[in-house]
Order: sequence, then structure tokens, then C-alpha cells
Amino acid sequence: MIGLSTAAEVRAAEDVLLARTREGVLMQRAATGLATVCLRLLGRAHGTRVTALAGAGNNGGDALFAGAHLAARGARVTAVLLDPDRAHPAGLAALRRAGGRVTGPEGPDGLDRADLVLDGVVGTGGRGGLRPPAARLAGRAAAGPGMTVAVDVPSGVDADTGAVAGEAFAALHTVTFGAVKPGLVVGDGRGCAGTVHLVDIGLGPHLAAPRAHQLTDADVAAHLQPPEPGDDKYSRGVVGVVAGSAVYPGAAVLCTGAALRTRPGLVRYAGTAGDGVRAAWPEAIVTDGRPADAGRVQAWVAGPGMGTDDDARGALAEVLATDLPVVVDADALTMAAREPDLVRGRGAPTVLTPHDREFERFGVPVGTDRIGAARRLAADLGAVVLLKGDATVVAGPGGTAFVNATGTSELATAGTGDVLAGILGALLATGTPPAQTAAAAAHLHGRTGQLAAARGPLVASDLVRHLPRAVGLVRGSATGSLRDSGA
Ligand SMILES: NC(=O)C1=CN([C@@H]2O[C@H](COP(=O)(O)OP(=O)(O)OC[C@H]3O[C@@H](n4cnc5c(N)ncnc54)[C@H](OP(=O)(O)O)[C@@H]3O)[C@@H](O)[C@H]2O)[C@@H](O)CC1
Ligand SMILES: [K+]
Repeated sequence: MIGLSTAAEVRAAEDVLLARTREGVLMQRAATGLATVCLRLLGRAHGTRVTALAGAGNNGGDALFAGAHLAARGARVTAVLLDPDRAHPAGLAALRRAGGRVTGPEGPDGLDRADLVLDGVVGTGGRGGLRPPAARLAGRAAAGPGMTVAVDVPSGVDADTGAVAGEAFAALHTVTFGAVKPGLVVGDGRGCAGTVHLVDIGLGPHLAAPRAHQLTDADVAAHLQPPEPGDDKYSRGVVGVVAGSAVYPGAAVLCTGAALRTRPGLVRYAGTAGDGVRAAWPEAIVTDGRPADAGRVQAWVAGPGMGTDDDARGALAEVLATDLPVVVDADALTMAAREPDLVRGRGAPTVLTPHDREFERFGVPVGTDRIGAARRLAADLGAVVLLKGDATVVAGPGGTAFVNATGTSELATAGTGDVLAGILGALLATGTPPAQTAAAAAHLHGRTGQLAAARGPLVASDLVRHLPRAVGLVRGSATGSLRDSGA
């Protein structure tokens, strides 16, 4: 698992370490790591042109010291000081010693010919969008030929939330220090950060336990264990699906198929789209009656295409009255937003899977702090909230959160949510902790989308077809990483 640490958590760890190390050591570690990543990205330093935008804080200091490293290896480095009188003195001296040029915000900055642009305007100490001179330079860097690399955080991005209030630096890569900040992987910040590279500056032992994480393939593999010799169709987690309608059987077919393809134990279907499900998935056990007629299950998925009429409301209330985990998706979210007490009083896990418009029906729009919004709704309802987006966020009622790293915009097409609900039901039926399980489902859904999209534009049923390969891939990469680590 990759921990996501807020700016305050990183600063607190830095303070402990700063008190124990010689002055400047941490910044040297950061700048050396930054220069090393830049060298790797450039392929060589000699003869390359580098422009380093440097603000008045320590973020600017990092950029100046890294510029000095690159200049010492033969790069032609120009530092553009946003506030020349307050530039980091030691960083500036190092750059000058290494032969770097220095100019002000209106000077000849070399942005039009740069191979690399370093954004050291502002890091974790930033507030709000970029101010005018920095915003103008960031715009020119984005339009210019140089590879854009943000130092610690793209300037103008809120390190904790990913919110961008105005202009921000658009980076192809971000080299971040000590810990990945949530704002680099969620919301608008994710788009500004590009590929994130983490540089270890020794903060690890001093960092508070993170309250937000990203899962890796190895973490998700633990949710996708192959059957063991003693397993049978009941012991592997039986899923119940309440979805679709006579008019809209597609959602039921996709959701049931996704559950079967994720964990082919047993899937029971209860609803009015039974004929469509029987035709598409003869493996499923179908009843045209109520959920209670379906037989024993270990988790329910309710919502996709089921409608919101009295019968649908009755079926939803029936599954929510059980002591089993329930996924509340699509039409079930509309009904739960009207009657949140259906969810609030539950003892067993509930996972709600809203996109932004569905989320808003619970009373408050998502806003720019997606992790915060998901946490608040989760605490209010005593449920897990999986907030869909480019980077899907999962929050548990106690505040634990996950940000998905595998999302692809190709998944923004009809029916992909029905597939996610089916995957989620299949994983929840095994009884693993619901917030991490929901994050694992989002991860697998994203990996499946990546696989399916490799062949061109995808439709939701492509995802169902690619699920077994995605499960194999996730399991395989976990084995690979264990082998790599010598375990
Ligand atoms: N601590 C350590 O040991 C280590 C810290 N490290 C590094 O330090 C960074 C944090 O440094 P920091 O705390 O000095 O703040 P920082 O991000 O440079 O910003 C302050 C400057 O930004 C300005 N500014 C603010 N908002 C702005 C805006 N919207 N648009 C434009 N400007 C804006 C603000 O201006 P002012 O408000 O003062 O006028 C002030 O000049 C951290 O991200 C990491 O890179 C690493 O070297 C590892 C060791
Ligand atoms: K920056």
C-alpha cells in the first residue's frame, strides 16, 4: 500500500528530522533526488537547456540546488527568481557557483527553447492558485517545448485535496519528497501532477500513520485468491444481485456477468430481468421473485437498472434489512438518498457507489475536496462511500480512505458502473473489510478497463470479457513483485 500524507503530516515529520540533522541536509537529499530523476528523464545533462522557476520558499531552494547539480553536469541552467530579494540564499549561491544564469520574472527565461522546466514556484507552503507572474510563466512553460517537472507539488495545486483555485503548473512529471501527497493523485491535481516519482528523504520513521492509501496490484491480489482444494461453490462467497427490469435487462446481465467473472462461485439473481440473465448467464441461479426467494447469499448488490418504483423500493428495503453486506448502486442510490435511514441504521457493511450527481442527491455537492466529501458522507451514513471519478475515492465511516490509481477515461461509458457493482459484490461476499474491498474492486475495474481499452474504444461488456485476464494479471504481478523482493 502506498501511504498518502498531508502537508501537515509531512511537515511534522520534517520538523523531527530537521532537529536531528545538520542544517540543509534534508534539502540536499530532496534536490539530489530531484536532479537524479531529471537526469533519468533527460537521458543526459550535457548541452541540455534547463529553466528553473524558483519561488521565495524552500520549494524554490530545491529547484535552485537541483539546477546546480544539473549545471555541474554540463546543462545550461537559467533560474527565474519570482521574488529575487527573497530567493533561497544557499541555493542561489550553489547555482551561481555551478555556472547557472539568474534572471527575474520579466527577464530572458529561455522557456521557448528549454528541454526541461523545473517548477519550484511553491510547494507545500502554497495557498490558492498561482499569482500573476507565476501564472504567466506556468502558462508559457505548458505551451513551450520543455518537459515540465514539478518540484514536490505542481504550483497552484492544493497538496492535501488536489483542488486548483485558478491557475496551476501543468507537469508531465512530479518529483515529490518524503511521501506522496493526496493532492497529486486526486481531483484536478492528478491531471497537473502527471507521473509521480517519490524521493525518500528519510521521513518514513517519523511520519504519522497515513489515513489515506493507494492500493497496488499486490494488495489487490490478496482479494483475488484462487480457490483452494477444499473450496466449493458456497465457500467462495455467494453473491445476490437485484438489478435490471423487464424494460432494462442489460444492467442485470452486466452486473451478474461481472460478479461471475470476478469470482466464479455462485451468483443468484432476483428480479424482473430474469429472462435476459438466464439467456446470457446460464451459470446464474435466477428467480423472478423477491430477494428473499433467491436462497442463501453472503452479499447483495442492489440498484443497477432496477427502477425506483414501489416494488423496487420494497426489494431494496428487503436487502438492507438483512445482516449481510450490501452494495447500493445507481437506482438504489436515488432511493437511499430519499430515505437515508434505510442505510443509517444498518449493522452490516453498506457500500454506496455514487458518481458526483448521485452524491449531490444526499444533500451536499462533492466540491473540490473529494476525499473530504466522501469521508463526510461515509461518517454521516455509517457506510463506505465509493465516489466515482477519474481517480475513484473510497472512504469508510471512521475516515480511512483510498484513492484508486488505475482509472482510465475510457471507462466513462454506459454500463461500466454496473460492472463495477458486480465486481464489488463478488469481493464483498468473501467477508473482507468493506472499505479496502471497495478500493480493491475499483482497482480491478480500472485494470480491466486498461486491458480492454488497449484494443480500442471499449463498451461495458468488453470489461466483463476481460475480467478473467485482469484477475490473472493482478495475481501474476503480485507473484512477480514477491519474487523481485526475494520473498
Ligand atoms: N522543510 C524541509 O526541511 C524541507 C522542505 N522541502 C521543500 O520545501 C517546500 C515547502 O517550503 P516552504 O514551507 O518554504 O513553502 P513553499 O512551498 O516554498 O511556499 C512558500 C512560498 O510560496 C509563496 N506562495 C504561496 N502561495 C503562492 C501562490 N499561490 N502563488 C505564488 N507564490 C505563492 C510564498 O510567498 P509569500 O506568501 O511569502 O509572499 C512563499 O514565498 C516543500 O514543498 C519542499 O519542496 C524539501 O526541501 C525537503 C526539506
Ligand atoms: K512546485
